[in-house]
Amino acid sequence: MKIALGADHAGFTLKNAVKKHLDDLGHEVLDVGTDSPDRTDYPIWGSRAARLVTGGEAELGIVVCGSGIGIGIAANKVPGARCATCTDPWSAHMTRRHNDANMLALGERVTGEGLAMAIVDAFLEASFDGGRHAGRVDQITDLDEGREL
Ligand SMILES: O=C(CO)[C@H](O)[C@H](O)COP(=O)(O)O
Repeated sequence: MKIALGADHAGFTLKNAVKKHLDDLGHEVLDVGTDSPDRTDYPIWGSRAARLVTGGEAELGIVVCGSGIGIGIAANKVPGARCATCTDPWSAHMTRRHNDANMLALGERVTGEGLAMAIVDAFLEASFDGGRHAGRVDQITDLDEGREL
């Protein structure tokens, strides 16, 4: 699978660990940066990773900042991105099944490396249930495209 990866300085170390984990699993990683621990701004990296996902170059995206919140908010500003900030594997599993999330956000200052990999695995191994959830995801698309519900 092609997976977009992005992080700010506060997510740089965990991003590299996620990258190695994905490489080891045989995925193709499209790393948009940042490429150093120098202080930078998370909206740049969240939006760049999201654009790869919404443009179809990547199937899924994973983004990391200090809390996982800011970069997730930024990713979600790109229409078509459905990015879930997760701190546990169950949420990561359910956001694929019910929300058809196409991006995962992690917080390096929140989540240790071992747990982060379990969250990544739960996200990658689950898939969208469809059914009653499909219309709800369509409604999110309506919102993205400026339609009122
Ligand atoms: O978590 C984040 C956004 O939600 C950022 O990584 C965090 O705000 C960066 O902070 P600092 O510039 O103090 O390292």
